[in-house]
Amino acid sequence: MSALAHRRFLKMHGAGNAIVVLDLRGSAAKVRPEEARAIAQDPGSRFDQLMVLHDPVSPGTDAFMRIYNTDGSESGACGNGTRCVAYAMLDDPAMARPAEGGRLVLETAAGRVGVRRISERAFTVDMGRPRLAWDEIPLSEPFPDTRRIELQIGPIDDPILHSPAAVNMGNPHAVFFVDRDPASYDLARIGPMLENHPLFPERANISIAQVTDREAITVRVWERGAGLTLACGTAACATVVAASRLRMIGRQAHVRLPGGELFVEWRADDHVLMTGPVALVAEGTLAPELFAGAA
Ligand SMILES: N[C@@H](CCC[C@H](N)C(=O)O)C(=O)O
Repeated sequence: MSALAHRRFLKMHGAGNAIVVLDLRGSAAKVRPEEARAIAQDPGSRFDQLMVLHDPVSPGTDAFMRIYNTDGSESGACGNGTRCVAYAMLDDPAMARPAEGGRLVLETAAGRVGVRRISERAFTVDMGRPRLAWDEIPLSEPFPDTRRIELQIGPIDDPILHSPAAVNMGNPHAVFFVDRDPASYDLARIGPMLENHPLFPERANISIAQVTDREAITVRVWERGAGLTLACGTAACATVVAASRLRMIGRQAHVRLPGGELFVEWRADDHVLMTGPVALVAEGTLAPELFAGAA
């Protein structure tokens, strides 16, 4: 039987991004890709990202997080999921520990993120520094300037989308700035082509963004490994960094996504702070039958 059978989980969302939080602290259990896919496919535990808590690895951190997409792949960062994890670690009767207080330091394969509660159901996450060099994103060929890289889709003389900015926020992002509503693009069709473009050796999260004024951006996201989602925190951060580098905005903006709004600030010390809501939807238990085909 899978070590995940009968485990309790929280079903949550962060600005519409569907998140499942699973606490494996205190055990050696790990989620295998096929188990993550099985959890994603069940309507009761469907997610965009599965946030799995493990015992802390580095001194000064409260937990180690592994982040799974619906296709079973892993990511180094998930902004919306991190807020949900903070809620679970601070408020959930079974997951919260008395010593945790109002701030947390969480670690992923991509580094540390600090989380601070700002109200009952809202948190600010310090997502760390963006990485902007072509080989840090990573891209498969050198681009001295990642503010606009050479990439387009559609007819060569009339491309549908072209010249995205590339940013790594613990995971790779390409952001296409456009002049009309991002909802008018068929991102469900375009997204998979761009996510898997040979320019992105680790694939990429794809955003279409319209700067509507100096402090507001409307964004739609095709997520690597998860497809169309209602919100993506790291995409919001990548978009603000990219728009700021292109002098379209200052260093902060409200990012409007189909599922809700996030506020992102790229501070002078290079750290990107993302603030947004969390919502608890339900709690559940992973049925052993879920994993019958995932052996
Ligand atoms: N929804 C997340 C980002 C999820 C990870 C992404 N799909 C990847 O593979 O990098 C967020 O809120 O940041």
